[in-house]
Amino acid sequence: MAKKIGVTMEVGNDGVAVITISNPPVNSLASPIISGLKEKFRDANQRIDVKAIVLIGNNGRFSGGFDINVFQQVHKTGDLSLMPEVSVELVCNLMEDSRKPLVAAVEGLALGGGLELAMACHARVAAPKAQLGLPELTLGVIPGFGGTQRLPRLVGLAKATDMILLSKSISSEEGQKLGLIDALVPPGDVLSTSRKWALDIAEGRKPFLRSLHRTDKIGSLSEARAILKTSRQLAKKIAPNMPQHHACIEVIEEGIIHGGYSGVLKEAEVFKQLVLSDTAKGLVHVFFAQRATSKVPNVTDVGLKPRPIKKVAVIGGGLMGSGIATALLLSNIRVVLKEINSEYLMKGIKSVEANMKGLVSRGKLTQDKAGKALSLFKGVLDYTEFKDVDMVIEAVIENIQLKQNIFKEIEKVCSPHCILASNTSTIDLDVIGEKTNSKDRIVGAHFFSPAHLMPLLEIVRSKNTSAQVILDLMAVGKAIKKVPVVVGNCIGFAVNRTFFPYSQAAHMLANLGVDLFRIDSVITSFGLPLGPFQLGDLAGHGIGLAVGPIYAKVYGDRMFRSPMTELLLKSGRNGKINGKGYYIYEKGSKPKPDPSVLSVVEESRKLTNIMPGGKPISVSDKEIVEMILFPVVNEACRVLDEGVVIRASDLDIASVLGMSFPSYRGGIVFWADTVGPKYIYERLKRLSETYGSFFKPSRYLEERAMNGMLLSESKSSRSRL
Ligand SMILES: CCC[C@H](O)CC(=O)SCCNC(=O)CCNC(=O)[C@H](O)C(C)(C)COP(=O)([O-])OP(=O)([O-])OC[C@H]1O[C@@H](n2cnc3c(N)ncnc32)[C@H](O)[C@@H]1OP(=O)([O-])[O-]
Repeated sequence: MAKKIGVTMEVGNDGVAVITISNPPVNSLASPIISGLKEKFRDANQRIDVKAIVLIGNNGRFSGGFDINVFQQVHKTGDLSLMPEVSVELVCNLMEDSRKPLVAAVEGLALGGGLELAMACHARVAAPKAQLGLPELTLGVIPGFGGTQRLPRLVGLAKATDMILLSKSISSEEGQKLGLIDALVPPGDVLSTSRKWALDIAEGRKPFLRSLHRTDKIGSLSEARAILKTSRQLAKKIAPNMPQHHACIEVIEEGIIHGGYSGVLKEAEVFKQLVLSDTAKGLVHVFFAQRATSKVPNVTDVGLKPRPIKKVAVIGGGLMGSGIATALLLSNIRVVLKEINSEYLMKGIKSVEANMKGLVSRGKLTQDKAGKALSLFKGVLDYTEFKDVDMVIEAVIENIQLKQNIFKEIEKVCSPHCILASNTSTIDLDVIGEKTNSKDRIVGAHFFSPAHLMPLLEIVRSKNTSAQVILDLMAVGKAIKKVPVVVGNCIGFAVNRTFFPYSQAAHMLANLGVDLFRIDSVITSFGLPLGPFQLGDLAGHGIGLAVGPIYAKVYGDRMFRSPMTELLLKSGRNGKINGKGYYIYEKGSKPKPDPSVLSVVEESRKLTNIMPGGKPISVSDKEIVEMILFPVVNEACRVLDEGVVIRASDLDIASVLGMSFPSYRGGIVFWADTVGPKYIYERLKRLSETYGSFFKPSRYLEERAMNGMLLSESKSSRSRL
């Protein structure tokens, strides 16, 4: 059925014109909606039978804001004229300065431009639990329909800057306390109360308040300056590489000093500059890329429905198993945790409890909810409870034989519909399921540590996994608030495989004589939260040593073999786990670079003997970034070439959510396309001539560079999906 898009107006016998926005699913403010709103407001202002106006969104949602597709069109074309003139013509002139009172009837959500329209009304009536916020900064822009000016005037400067800079939405209940919402009424009464409120204003029983003209919540200039100073410090901390936070504070300040209207004009000017920034391009790409992951050909488009998953068994209560159990429990899924003996079981149970406690102490969970979640939890030592579970997630150590035996056993004890998932990060799923007759039910559920906090879930399908099983796991992933990305079966799957050259490149650089702490600092300045050596410390060097040979078996032609990890372990440094790695870890203080580790590095340099003429190489920061991240791009090319991901943007999301690649750079492939495949190819080619096959450009990269194509452009690949 075609979507009904448009704006309607109905004038009741009471003289109230109800203007309704319809653009499913979120009533985004697309061009036809904006022009429809202009037309209806003009009409309502002119008609003598209209005394007052109510603005509402169809189907229980006020509006999700300006149509983000338009940003994407602007990015593709560079044509700013695609952005309609809204902020002055519609919002100030036709709405806020209208002589007829205007009330917003808010249900469901009012986000971005949606909330901005509501704030231009003369009052707001809302249903409970409506979501209100200005999330524009997450898209690399600032609010552009006057939100930077009206929100501070309605909720106060400190709260407004907090909401805008952190893109934090609030509920209508909180909105009422703050003065953003004038009345909170049951959903069925929102429209009738809004009509009445609008008439009350028209007839002088309620005040006619224009948000932009208000000053009562702004405070004195010196108070405002103090708040903005704190905001600038916050912006520096949370968004050091992004322009929109600082720009937004400037725009707010303009309104404080020169008045709201001046602020609105500056807002429009700054918006236009930001919308074309690389940051906005990257973040808008990430917005759509994330949503695209839920579209999986032959899975989500063939009329299947996800089956309910109410009870899950997790095998193994270590770091991963307890994290996975925590994530499931928090979404009200019953969990049975199985271990091999009571000592390990108690450890697993304690870890789950500690995870809950951690969330409570950080204010992310109430004690009551933690208690409820734990009431759904049971530890077991045998398979009795497995007969009625809907899914098993195996999370034991990476040992092929052990996993094969477990899958053989669970196939016998679980019902024939039960999903059999493995949290392996490296082992081939086909090998894991080799000894079973249930290959269609076997799937990879690769969580990232800590599993109850990290947002990515890689769903690995083998050539036998059924579409129904993939769909079920996608639904579980969403239910436990993860972003599921469906990938194909290969060593390391999409994320770990793409990023295995990350630490190897760092080791090569260190062996070439570059200071390892400088490498970490350059990479964190680029935007990754942890440099390669910090990441190694966090994961534990024992793990690095264990998975190395698995990768070497299949990707050995392009690996740099560094003795550094082994030497590090020999010197008693396993990373954060034992308080000592490249850095020193002490409770309550930040990790400190450990100068004594340099003797380990020296020993490694002697053994590899790769410094040209025995002297350290000299490299710029830019060269460090390229030598570390271009090999990652190169491996991403192979992942794309082999069809391990459905689309390039899936790898972008996986890199952002699994490796914390900076979202404002759009993900690994998007970033590489921004840098240019030809440039990357040429740099890698030159590096491979100097330093060997580790840097050798892949066939896919070479083809794209030669043909002037982007890495993300689709091709008919040999898909594994
Ligand atoms: C000059 C301009 C000034 C102005 O200040 C700028 C803005 O307002 S910037 C905007 C500020 N606003 C925001 O940043 C809000 C962004 N949106 C959200 O945060 C969530 O989508 C929302 C909470 C609304 C619903 O969550 P949920 O229920 O989990 O649902 P879902 O997330 O799966 O989305 C369902 C479908 O709706 C689509 N779509 C959604 N919003 C928009 C949009 N604005 N536009 C276009 N499309 C949008 C989305 O792509 C998806 O499409 P598909 O084809 O089905 O994949």
